[in-house]
Amino acid sequence: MSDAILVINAGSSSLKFSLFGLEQDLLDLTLSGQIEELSGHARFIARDGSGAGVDEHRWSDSKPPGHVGAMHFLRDWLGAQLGSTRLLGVGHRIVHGGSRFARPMRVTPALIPQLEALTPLAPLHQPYNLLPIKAVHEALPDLPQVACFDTAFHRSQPKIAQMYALPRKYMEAGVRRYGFHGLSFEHIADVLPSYDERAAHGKTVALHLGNGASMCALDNGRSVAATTGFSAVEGLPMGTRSGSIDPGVLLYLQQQMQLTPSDLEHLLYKESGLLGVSGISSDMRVLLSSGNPDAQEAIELFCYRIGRELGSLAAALGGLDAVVFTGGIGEHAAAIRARVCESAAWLGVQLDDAANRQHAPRISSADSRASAWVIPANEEIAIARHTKELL
Ligand SMILES: Nc1ncnc2c1ncn2[C@@H]1O[C@H](COP(=O)(O)OP(=O)(O)O)[C@@H](O)[C@H]1O
Ligand SMILES: CC(=O)OP(=O)(O)O
Ligand SMILES: [Mg+2]
Repeated sequence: MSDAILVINAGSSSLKFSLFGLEQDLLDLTLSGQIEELSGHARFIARDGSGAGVDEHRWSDSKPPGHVGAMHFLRDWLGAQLGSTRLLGVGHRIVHGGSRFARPMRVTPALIPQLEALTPLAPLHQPYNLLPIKAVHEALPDLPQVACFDTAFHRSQPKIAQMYALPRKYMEAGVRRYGFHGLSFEHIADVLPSYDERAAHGKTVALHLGNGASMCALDNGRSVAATTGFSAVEGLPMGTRSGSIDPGVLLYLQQQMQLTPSDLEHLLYKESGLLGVSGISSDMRVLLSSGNPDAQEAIELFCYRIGRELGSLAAALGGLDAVVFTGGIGEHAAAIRARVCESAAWLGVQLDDAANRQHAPRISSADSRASAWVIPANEEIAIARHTKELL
Protein backbone atom coordinates (compact mmCIF):
# COMPACT_ATOMS: atom_id res chain seq x y z
CA MET A 1 0.00 0.00 0.00
CA SER A 2 1.42 3.41 -0.94
CA ASP A 3 1.02 6.63 1.05
CA ALA A 4 -0.10 9.94 -0.43
CA ILE A 5 -0.93 13.55 0.40
CA LEU A 6 -3.81 15.27 -1.36
CA VAL A 7 -3.62 19.01 -2.08
CA ILE A 8 -6.75 21.02 -2.81
CA ASN A 9 -6.66 24.54 -4.25
CA ALA A 10 -10.23 25.79 -4.39
CA GLY A 11 -10.46 29.12 -6.19
CA SER A 12 -13.28 31.48 -6.96
CA SER A 13 -13.94 29.83 -10.33
CA SER A 14 -11.96 26.59 -10.27
CA LEU A 15 -11.23 23.56 -8.12
CA LYS A 16 -7.74 22.09 -8.51
CA PHE A 17 -6.16 19.06 -6.87
CA SER A 18 -2.79 17.32 -6.82
CA LEU A 19 -1.95 13.95 -5.36
CA PHE A 20 1.61 13.42 -4.16
CA GLY A 21 2.93 9.96 -3.43
CA LEU A 22 5.21 9.85 -0.40
CA GLU A 23 8.11 7.49 -0.61
CA GLN A 24 11.14 7.60 1.64
CA ASP A 25 10.11 11.10 2.69
CA LEU A 26 10.10 12.35 -0.94
CA LEU A 27 7.01 13.92 -2.53
CA ASP A 28 6.25 12.68 -6.01
CA LEU A 29 3.38 14.10 -8.08
CA THR A 30 1.27 11.17 -9.27
CA LEU A 31 -2.03 12.77 -10.30
CA SER A 32 -3.37 16.29 -10.76
CA GLY A 33 -6.39 17.93 -12.28
CA GLN A 34 -8.87 20.73 -12.18
CA ILE A 35 -12.46 21.64 -12.81
CA GLU A 36 -12.53 25.05 -14.46
CA GLU A 37 -15.35 27.57 -14.93
CA LEU A 38 -17.48 25.97 -12.25
CA SER A 39 -20.47 28.15 -13.01
CA GLY A 40 -20.05 28.40 -16.78
CA HIS A 41 -18.60 26.03 -19.39
CA ALA A 42 -17.42 23.66 -16.66
CA ARG A 43 -14.84 21.07 -17.67
CA PHE A 44 -12.69 18.57 -15.81
CA ILE A 45 -9.29 17.36 -16.86
CA ALA A 46 -6.90 15.06 -15.00
CA ARG A 47 -3.26 14.24 -15.75
CA ASP A 48 -0.77 11.71 -14.46
CA GLY A 49 2.59 12.62 -12.97
CA SER A 50 4.18 13.00 -16.41
CA GLY A 51 1.45 15.42 -17.55
CA ALA A 52 -0.35 12.97 -19.84
CA GLY A 53 -4.15 13.26 -19.82
CA VAL A 54 -5.92 10.43 -17.97
CA ASP A 55 -9.54 11.59 -17.95
CA GLU A 56 -11.82 14.48 -18.85
CA HIS A 57 -15.43 15.44 -18.48
CA ARG A 58 -17.68 18.33 -19.56
CA TRP A 59 -20.91 19.59 -18.06
CA SER A 60 -23.69 21.05 -20.15
CA ASP A 61 -23.65 24.86 -20.05
CA SER A 62 -27.20 24.85 -18.73
CA LYS A 63 -26.23 22.63 -15.77
CA PRO A 64 -22.80 23.67 -14.46
CA PRO A 65 -21.80 21.90 -11.23
CA GLY A 66 -21.01 24.95 -9.08
CA HIS A 67 -18.59 24.54 -6.16
CA VAL A 68 -20.62 21.95 -4.29
CA GLY A 69 -21.32 19.80 -7.36
CA ALA A 70 -17.66 19.98 -8.36
CA MET A 71 -16.59 18.77 -4.93
CA HIS A 72 -18.96 15.83 -5.06
CA PHE A 73 -17.69 14.94 -8.54
CA LEU A 74 -14.08 15.13 -7.36
CA ARG A 75 -14.77 13.10 -4.20
CA ASP A 76 -16.29 10.26 -6.26
CA TRP A 77 -13.65 10.48 -8.99
CA LEU A 78 -10.73 10.47 -6.54
CA GLY A 79 -12.35 7.72 -4.49
CA ALA A 80 -12.32 5.51 -7.58
CA GLN A 81 -8.71 6.40 -8.42
CA LEU A 82 -7.15 5.97 -4.99
CA GLY A 83 -7.50 2.17 -4.92
CA SER A 84 -5.13 0.91 -2.24
CA THR A 85 -3.41 4.27 -1.78
CA ARG A 86 -3.53 5.41 1.85
CA LEU A 87 -4.26 9.11 2.25
CA LEU A 88 -2.12 10.55 5.07
CA GLY A 89 -3.63 14.00 4.96
CA VAL A 90 -5.10 16.83 2.90
CA GLY A 91 -3.44 20.23 2.46
CA HIS A 92 -5.48 23.25 1.42
CA ARG A 93 -4.68 26.67 0.02
CA ILE A 94 -6.49 29.24 2.15
CA VAL A 95 -6.24 32.73 0.74
CA HIS A 96 -6.58 34.67 4.00
CA GLY A 97 -4.85 33.97 7.29
CA GLY A 98 -5.44 37.46 8.70
CA SER A 99 -2.82 38.88 11.07
CA ARG A 100 -3.02 35.79 13.24
CA PHE A 101 -1.89 32.90 11.04
CA ALA A 102 1.68 33.35 9.92
CA ARG A 103 2.33 29.65 9.32
CA PRO A 104 0.38 26.58 8.18
CA MET A 105 -2.06 25.21 10.75
CA ARG A 106 -3.43 21.75 11.44
CA VAL A 107 -7.20 21.97 11.00
CA THR A 108 -9.21 21.44 14.19
CA PRO A 109 -12.93 21.98 14.79
CA ALA A 110 -11.96 25.21 16.57
CA LEU A 111 -9.92 26.53 13.64
CA ILE A 112 -12.76 26.41 11.09
CA PRO A 113 -14.86 29.25 12.62
CA GLN A 114 -11.69 31.35 13.01
CA LEU A 115 -11.04 31.00 9.29
CA GLU A 116 -14.70 31.66 8.52
CA ALA A 117 -14.46 34.91 10.46
CA LEU A 118 -11.89 36.11 7.88
CA THR A 119 -14.41 35.79 5.01
CA PRO A 120 -15.19 39.55 4.90
CA LEU A 121 -11.47 40.13 4.13
CA ALA A 122 -11.58 37.84 1.05
CA PRO A 123 -15.26 37.44 0.14
CA LEU A 124 -14.57 35.91 -3.28
CA HIS A 125 -11.98 33.36 -2.14
CA GLN A 126 -12.30 32.37 1.52
CA PRO A 127 -15.76 30.68 1.43
CA TYR A 128 -14.69 28.49 -1.49
CA ASN A 129 -11.37 27.63 0.20
CA LEU A 130 -13.25 26.48 3.31
CA LEU A 131 -15.88 24.39 1.54
CA PRO A 132 -13.59 21.38 0.87
CA ILE A 133 -12.12 21.54 4.39
CA LYS A 134 -15.61 21.24 5.84
CA ALA A 135 -16.61 18.51 3.38
CA VAL A 136 -13.53 16.39 4.19
CA HIS A 137 -14.00 17.01 7.91
CA GLU A 138 -17.61 15.80 7.75
CA ALA A 139 -16.87 12.73 5.62
CA LEU A 140 -13.54 11.70 7.21
CA PRO A 141 -13.22 13.45 10.58
CA ASP A 142 -10.02 11.55 11.46
CA LEU A 143 -8.14 12.44 8.29
CA PRO A 144 -5.61 15.16 9.18
CA GLN A 145 -6.00 18.42 7.26
CA VAL A 146 -3.64 21.38 7.01
CA ALA A 147 -4.52 24.97 6.10
CA CYS A 148 -1.77 26.84 4.21
CA PHE A 149 -2.19 30.59 3.89
CA ASP A 150 -1.48 32.83 0.93
CA THR A 151 -0.88 35.71 3.32
CA ALA A 152 1.59 33.93 5.62
CA PHE A 153 4.73 34.38 3.48
CA HIS A 154 4.32 38.18 3.63
CA ARG A 155 4.36 38.38 7.42
CA SER A 156 8.16 38.83 7.13
CA GLN A 157 7.58 42.33 5.71
CA PRO A 158 8.68 45.27 7.85
CA LYS A 159 5.78 46.83 9.73
CA ILE A 160 5.97 49.99 7.66
CA ALA A 161 5.32 47.99 4.46
CA GLN A 162 2.18 46.53 6.06
CA MET A 163 0.67 49.88 7.03
CA TYR A 164 -1.91 52.19 5.48
CA ALA A 165 -1.85 55.84 6.50
CA LEU A 166 -5.12 55.60 8.41
CA PRO A 167 -5.77 56.33 12.09
CA ARG A 168 -4.19 53.56 14.17
CA LYS A 169 -7.47 52.13 15.42
CA TYR A 170 -8.14 50.80 11.91
CA MET A 171 -4.83 48.97 11.72
CA GLU A 172 -5.59 47.51 15.15
CA ALA A 173 -8.94 46.34 13.73
CA GLY A 174 -7.11 44.49 10.95
CA VAL A 175 -7.08 47.11 8.18
CA ARG A 176 -3.53 46.60 6.97
CA ARG A 177 -1.64 45.21 3.99
CA TYR A 178 -1.60 41.39 4.02
CA GLY A 179 -0.33 40.45 0.56
CA PHE A 180 -1.38 37.37 -1.46
CA HIS A 181 -0.01 34.63 -3.74
CA GLY A 182 2.41 33.89 -0.89
CA LEU A 183 2.50 30.13 -1.57
CA SER A 184 3.58 30.83 -5.14
CA PHE A 185 6.28 33.30 -4.04
CA GLU A 186 7.44 30.88 -1.35
CA HIS A 187 7.90 28.23 -4.03
CA ILE A 188 9.91 30.67 -6.18
CA ALA A 189 12.11 31.54 -3.19
CA ASP A 190 12.58 27.79 -2.49
CA VAL A 191 13.74 26.87 -5.97
CA LEU A 192 15.59 30.06 -6.91
CA PRO A 193 18.97 28.85 -5.55
CA SER A 194 18.98 26.09 -8.17
CA TYR A 195 18.60 28.72 -10.93
CA ASP A 196 20.69 31.65 -9.70
CA GLU A 197 22.44 32.05 -6.34
CA ARG A 198 22.73 35.80 -6.79
CA ALA A 199 18.97 36.17 -7.36
CA ALA A 200 18.21 33.81 -4.46
CA HIS A 201 20.30 35.77 -1.97
CA GLY A 202 19.92 39.21 -3.51
CA LYS A 203 17.17 41.65 -4.47
CA THR A 204 14.59 39.96 -6.66
CA VAL A 205 11.11 40.87 -7.83
CA ALA A 206 8.83 37.89 -8.52
CA LEU A 207 5.86 38.45 -10.82
CA HIS A 208 2.94 36.04 -10.41
CA LEU A 209 0.91 36.84 -13.52
CA GLY A 210 -2.14 34.59 -13.72
CA ASN A 211 -5.83 35.29 -13.56
CA GLY A 212 -5.00 36.95 -10.25
CA ALA A 213 -1.74 38.90 -10.62
CA SER A 214 0.70 40.34 -8.11
CA MET A 215 4.36 41.10 -7.56
CA CYS A 216 6.58 40.52 -4.55
CA ALA A 217 9.92 42.03 -3.57
CA LEU A 218 12.18 39.28 -2.23
CA ASP A 219 15.28 40.19 -0.25
CA ASN A 220 17.38 37.09 0.35
CA GLY A 221 14.26 34.99 -0.29
CA ARG A 222 12.01 36.85 2.17
CA SER A 223 9.05 39.03 1.25
CA VAL A 224 9.73 42.70 2.05
CA ALA A 225 6.90 44.26 -0.01
CA ALA A 226 4.09 43.22 -2.36
CA THR A 227 1.61 44.85 -4.69
CA THR A 228 -1.44 43.21 -3.08
CA GLY A 229 -2.56 44.67 0.21
CA PHE A 230 -5.62 44.37 2.43
CA SER A 231 -7.44 42.55 -0.34
CA ALA A 232 -6.50 40.68 -3.50
CA VAL A 233 -7.81 43.65 -5.49
CA GLU A 234 -4.93 46.02 -4.77
CA GLY A 235 -1.95 46.38 -7.09
CA LEU A 236 -1.92 45.19 -10.69
CA PRO A 237 -4.96 45.07 -12.95
CA MET A 238 -5.94 41.38 -13.15
CA GLY A 239 -8.22 39.23 -15.31
CA THR A 240 -11.39 40.79 -13.89
CA ARG A 241 -10.08 42.85 -10.93
CA SER A 242 -9.30 46.54 -11.16
CA GLY A 243 -6.03 46.64 -9.21
CA SER A 244 -5.16 49.85 -7.37
CA ILE A 245 -7.62 52.64 -7.82
CA ASP A 246 -7.93 56.10 -6.28
CA PRO A 247 -10.22 55.63 -3.25
CA GLY A 248 -11.83 58.89 -4.35
CA VAL A 249 -13.23 57.04 -7.36
CA LEU A 250 -15.05 54.64 -5.04
CA LEU A 251 -16.57 57.54 -3.09
CA TYR A 252 -17.63 59.18 -6.33
CA LEU A 253 -19.20 55.98 -7.65
CA GLN A 254 -21.14 55.54 -4.41
CA GLN A 255 -22.17 59.14 -3.82
CA GLN A 256 -22.68 60.45 -7.33
CA MET A 257 -23.43 57.35 -9.40
CA GLN A 258 -25.45 55.52 -6.73
CA LEU A 259 -23.48 52.25 -6.80
CA THR A 260 -24.25 50.16 -3.72
CA PRO A 261 -21.49 48.32 -1.79
CA SER A 262 -22.39 45.09 -3.56
CA ASP A 263 -22.38 46.83 -6.97
CA LEU A 264 -18.89 48.10 -6.13
CA GLU A 265 -17.72 44.64 -5.07
CA HIS A 266 -18.97 43.18 -8.33
CA LEU A 267 -17.41 45.98 -10.36
CA LEU A 268 -13.97 45.75 -8.71
CA TYR A 269 -13.70 41.93 -8.58
CA LYS A 270 -15.65 40.72 -11.60
CA GLU A 271 -16.08 43.39 -14.27
CA SER A 272 -12.79 45.29 -14.30
CA GLY A 273 -9.16 44.57 -15.20
CA LEU A 274 -8.40 43.02 -18.59
CA LEU A 275 -12.08 42.18 -19.11
CA GLY A 276 -13.35 45.65 -18.26
CA VAL A 277 -10.80 47.57 -20.35
CA SER A 278 -10.91 45.26 -23.37
CA GLY A 279 -14.66 44.69 -23.24
CA ILE A 280 -13.84 41.27 -24.72
CA SER A 281 -12.20 38.83 -22.35
CA SER A 282 -10.22 38.34 -19.15
CA ASP A 283 -8.10 35.73 -20.93
CA MET A 284 -4.71 37.03 -22.04
CA ARG A 285 -4.56 34.51 -24.91
CA VAL A 286 -7.74 35.96 -26.39
CA LEU A 287 -6.47 39.54 -26.03
CA LEU A 288 -3.05 38.80 -27.53
CA SER A 289 -4.64 37.31 -30.62
CA SER A 290 -7.22 40.08 -30.98
CA GLY A 291 -6.81 42.99 -33.36
CA ASN A 292 -9.32 45.05 -31.38
CA PRO A 293 -7.73 48.36 -30.22
CA ASP A 294 -9.42 48.12 -26.79
CA ALA A 295 -7.87 44.67 -26.30
CA GLN A 296 -4.45 46.07 -27.23
CA GLU A 297 -4.96 48.97 -24.81
CA ALA A 298 -5.88 46.54 -22.00
CA ILE A 299 -2.56 44.74 -22.60
CA GLU A 300 -0.71 48.05 -22.71
CA LEU A 301 -2.23 49.15 -19.40
CA PHE A 302 -1.40 45.77 -17.79
CA CYS A 303 2.26 46.08 -18.85
CA TYR A 304 2.47 49.78 -17.96
CA ARG A 305 1.23 49.08 -14.41
CA ILE A 306 3.70 46.20 -14.04
CA GLY A 307 6.53 48.50 -15.15
CA ARG A 308 5.60 51.12 -12.58
CA GLU A 309 5.22 48.59 -9.77
CA LEU A 310 8.60 47.14 -10.67
CA GLY A 311 10.17 50.55 -10.09
CA SER A 312 8.36 50.83 -6.77
CA LEU A 313 9.43 47.37 -5.57
CA ALA A 314 13.02 47.95 -6.72
CA ALA A 315 12.92 51.12 -4.59
CA ALA A 316 11.66 49.10 -1.60
CA LEU A 317 14.58 46.68 -2.15
CA GLY A 318 17.14 49.40 -2.81
CA GLY A 319 18.21 47.79 -6.09
CA LEU A 320 17.44 44.93 -8.42
CA ASP A 321 19.41 41.75 -9.11
CA ALA A 322 16.72 39.70 -10.85
CA VAL A 323 13.12 39.41 -11.99
CA VAL A 324 11.22 36.11 -12.07
CA PHE A 325 8.08 35.50 -14.15
CA THR A 326 5.55 32.88 -13.08
CA GLY A 327 1.80 32.08 -13.43
CA GLY A 328 -0.15 31.37 -16.63
CA ILE A 329 0.77 34.67 -18.29
CA GLY A 330 4.27 34.89 -16.78
CA GLU A 331 5.18 31.39 -17.97
CA HIS A 332 3.60 31.39 -21.41
CA ALA A 333 3.22 34.92 -22.78
CA ALA A 334 6.62 35.83 -24.28
CA ALA A 335 5.18 39.07 -25.69
CA ILE A 336 4.15 40.29 -22.23
CA ARG A 337 7.54 39.40 -20.74
CA ALA A 338 9.26 41.25 -23.59
CA ARG A 339 7.26 44.42 -22.91
CA VAL A 340 7.87 44.24 -19.17
CA CYS A 341 11.60 43.69 -19.64
CA GLU A 342 11.74 46.58 -22.10
CA SER A 343 10.21 48.87 -19.48
CA ALA A 344 12.78 47.58 -16.97
CA ALA A 345 15.82 48.41 -19.13
CA TRP A 346 16.62 51.35 -16.82
CA LEU A 347 16.89 48.82 -13.96
CA GLY A 348 19.50 46.84 -15.91
CA VAL A 349 17.25 44.14 -17.40
CA GLN A 350 18.24 43.18 -20.95
CA LEU A 351 16.23 40.50 -22.71
CA ASP A 352 17.60 37.63 -24.79
CA ASP A 353 14.84 37.51 -27.43
CA ALA A 354 15.48 33.95 -28.59
CA ALA A 355 15.56 32.59 -25.03
CA ASN A 356 12.38 34.52 -24.23
CA ARG A 357 10.55 33.04 -27.21
CA GLN A 358 11.55 29.57 -26.00
CA HIS A 359 10.42 30.32 -22.42
CA ALA A 360 13.93 29.22 -21.43
CA PRO A 361 14.52 29.49 -17.72
CA ARG A 362 17.03 32.33 -18.21
CA ILE A 363 15.62 34.96 -20.59
CA SER A 364 18.11 37.79 -19.99
CA SER A 365 21.21 38.30 -22.10
CA ALA A 366 24.60 37.17 -20.78
CA ASP A 367 25.65 40.77 -20.05
CA SER A 368 22.35 41.87 -18.50
CA ARG A 369 23.07 43.65 -15.19
CA ALA A 370 19.93 42.12 -13.64
CA SER A 371 18.94 38.62 -14.71
CA ALA A 372 15.42 37.55 -15.80
CA TRP A 373 13.91 34.09 -15.35
CA VAL A 374 10.81 32.05 -16.14
CA ILE A 375 9.92 29.58 -13.37
CA PRO A 376 6.68 27.53 -13.38
CA ALA A 377 4.26 28.28 -10.54
CA ASN A 378 3.75 25.41 -8.11
CA GLU A 379 1.67 26.41 -5.11
CA GLU A 380 0.71 22.75 -4.73
CA ILE A 381 4.20 21.51 -3.91
CA ALA A 382 4.55 24.23 -1.26
CA ILE A 383 1.25 23.08 0.29
CA ALA A 384 2.24 19.40 0.08
CA ARG A 385 5.55 20.12 1.81
CA HIS A 386 3.89 22.05 4.64
CA THR A 387 1.29 19.30 5.03
CA LYS A 388 3.95 16.60 5.21
CA GLU A 389 5.94 18.60 7.77
CA LEU A 390 2.93 19.26 9.99
CA LEU A 391 1.81 15.64 9.90
N1 LIG B 1 0.07 30.44 -23.93
C1 LIG B 1 -0.41 31.49 -23.27
N2 LIG B 1 -0.20 32.75 -23.73
C2 LIG B 1 -0.69 33.80 -23.09
N3 LIG B 1 -1.40 33.74 -21.96
C3 LIG B 1 -1.63 32.53 -21.45
C4 LIG B 1 -1.16 31.34 -22.07
N4 LIG B 1 -1.55 30.28 -21.30
C5 LIG B 1 -2.26 30.78 -20.27
N5 LIG B 1 -2.30 32.13 -20.35
C6 LIG B 1 -3.01 33.06 -19.47
O1 LIG B 1 -2.80 32.79 -18.10
C7 LIG B 1 -3.94 33.25 -17.36
C8 LIG B 1 -4.34 32.19 -16.35
O2 LIG B 1 -3.27 31.98 -15.50
P1 LIG B 1 -3.27 30.83 -14.39
O3 LIG B 1 -2.06 31.04 -13.55
O4 LIG B 1 -3.45 29.52 -15.05
O5 LIG B 1 -4.60 31.20 -13.63
P2 LIG B 1 -5.13 30.99 -12.18
O6 LIG B 1 -4.83 32.29 -11.47
O7 LIG B 1 -6.59 30.75 -12.35
O8 LIG B 1 -4.37 29.84 -11.56
C9 LIG B 1 -5.02 33.58 -18.38
O9 LIG B 1 -5.08 34.97 -18.61
C10 LIG B 1 -4.50 32.90 -19.65
O10 LIG B 1 -4.92 33.54 -20.81
C1 LIG C 1 -5.27 35.75 -4.11
C2 LIG C 1 -5.55 35.60 -5.55
O1 LIG C 1 -5.56 36.56 -6.28
O2 LIG C 1 -5.72 34.34 -5.98
P1 LIG C 1 -6.05 33.86 -7.46
O3 LIG C 1 -4.93 34.28 -8.32
O4 LIG C 1 -6.16 32.38 -7.31
O5 LIG C 1 -7.36 34.51 -7.82
MG1 LIG D 1 -3.69 31.20 -9.47
